[in-house]
Amino acid sequence: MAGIWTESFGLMPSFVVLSVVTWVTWRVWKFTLKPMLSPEDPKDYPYFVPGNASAFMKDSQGLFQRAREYFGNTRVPFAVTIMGQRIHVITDPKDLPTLYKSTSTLTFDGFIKAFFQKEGVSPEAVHIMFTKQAKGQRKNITHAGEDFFKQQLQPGGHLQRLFASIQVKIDECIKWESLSSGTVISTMESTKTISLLAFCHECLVKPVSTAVFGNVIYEVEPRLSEIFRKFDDNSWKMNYEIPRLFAPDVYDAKDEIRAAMLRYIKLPHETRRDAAWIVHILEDELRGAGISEDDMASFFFGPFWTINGNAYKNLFWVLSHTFFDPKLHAAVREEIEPAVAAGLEGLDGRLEKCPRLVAIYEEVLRFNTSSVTVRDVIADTKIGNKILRKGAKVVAPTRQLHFDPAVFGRNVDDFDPERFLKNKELSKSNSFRPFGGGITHCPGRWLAMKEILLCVALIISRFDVEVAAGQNNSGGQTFPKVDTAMLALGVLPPVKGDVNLILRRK
Ligand code: HEM
Repeated sequence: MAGIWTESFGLMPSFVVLSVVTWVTWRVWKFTLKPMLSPEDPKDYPYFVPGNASAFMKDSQGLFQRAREYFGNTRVPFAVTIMGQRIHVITDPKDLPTLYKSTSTLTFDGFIKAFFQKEGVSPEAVHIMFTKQAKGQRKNITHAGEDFFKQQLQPGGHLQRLFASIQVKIDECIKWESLSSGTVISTMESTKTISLLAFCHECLVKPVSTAVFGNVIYEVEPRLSEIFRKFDDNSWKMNYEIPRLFAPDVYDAKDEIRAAMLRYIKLPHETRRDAAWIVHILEDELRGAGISEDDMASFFFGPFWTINGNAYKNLFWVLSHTFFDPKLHAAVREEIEPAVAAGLEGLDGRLEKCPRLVAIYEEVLRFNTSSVTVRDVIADTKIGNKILRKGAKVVAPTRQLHFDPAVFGRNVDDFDPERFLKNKELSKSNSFRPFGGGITHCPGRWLAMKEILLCVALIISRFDVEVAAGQNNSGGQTFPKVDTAMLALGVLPPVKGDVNLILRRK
């Protein structure tokens, strides 16, 4: 026994030396010699085994920023390895047009397939959706589905009809009598103290979901908003593929929404007549291709999440920034007064011409979103003077663009409600990409703006609002911090926090 110990410890120093030599050789080869031999390959951000996983999990944006700065902030494409996967990172706005246009070599299909599977769509149904041609189209059902979303949500298509329905529902929600027990924390004689996050959720999720899926969706599941909130608060766990055992909240909520979708899809068609055009056309295509109702329910979970996941958080930030700044609040109230006085009909068109309000909305999109365009490289693709190699992934994390002082000014780390007001060109800049771009450019961007501006105008014009007292040193509430740690696909939530407001009926 003693002999084994002595022999083992005797071997230890040579084992350690061998490991160190191997590691140093690997590092010198990977991060010094190889880049010199293949200068067209994006350089790798140095990492220790197993490769940036914990840095990415803790703060994905911080990792991209450190890597960008490591390469001298030249914004030349570089690569980070995360959990064994080499990922090319694009941070130069000049490279975005090539990224968006190279559709034959950079594809989004892998991401969608993985997303469908996460939703619970069976592999057979995924196969059909990628191989069967949509009726009267030259595209498969998945790609035709993306076109249907554009037709539904773009101006000139079916957008105005959908928005008209959403507008009536939002109008009903933003009334003194409609404030629900989920939103109201306490009631006094003439005031109500509310949770702003819950209120924003209430103003948008049910109105938009019923306008898209029809009123019956809340009859099959009256708790749909509540379940969705539970899902959305924890959805990062699903994005990071944390197993169900450690994240039952998100998977249980997803299953409940899926079950509601199944009950919905099984209802006779007549009960769902008030659903939007997109739901009918998608259902028609899926049924026509022989997709089962189970798979259809899983599939419809996706659009339900996309139409609801971002807008209420954007509304939360617009209102928080406005109400924490009394001068800004007064200026917005004054600006929107003539538009509101003209009545609900045509209000959205008038609000879109309120420059201060629009500038706040845009600054929230800059400051509070973390969109990432993701593609798989299926053939070598030249971007700038680098070649992205087949088999890798490429991402364009827009927060790396939104905080560029060369474009947005030296105060990029501050929320400046007048930034987009002072410089009208910023919203057209390639460095401002809250909705991504290319084939996946968010088709809901027009609707998002309409519904958010409408909610802001109705809330400000119908209630006197003040921020409730809080517990910071001066007895006020501390402004909520944006949660930048997790990789998100849109608007970031506040770090475990909320804003309490006191509403008074006007
Ligand atoms: C402020 C609110 C919103 C933000 C910041 C936002 C952002 C985004 C982003 C970043 C993407 C992915 C882009 C990419 O991969 O390049 C996306 C996709 C999408 N968004 Fe939005 N979105 C918002 C609101 C909406 C709304 C209200 C709807 C619909 C009613 C919507 C519908 C969609 C759809 C259907 C897609 C998928 C497009 C595709 O993969 O082809 N979005 N959105």
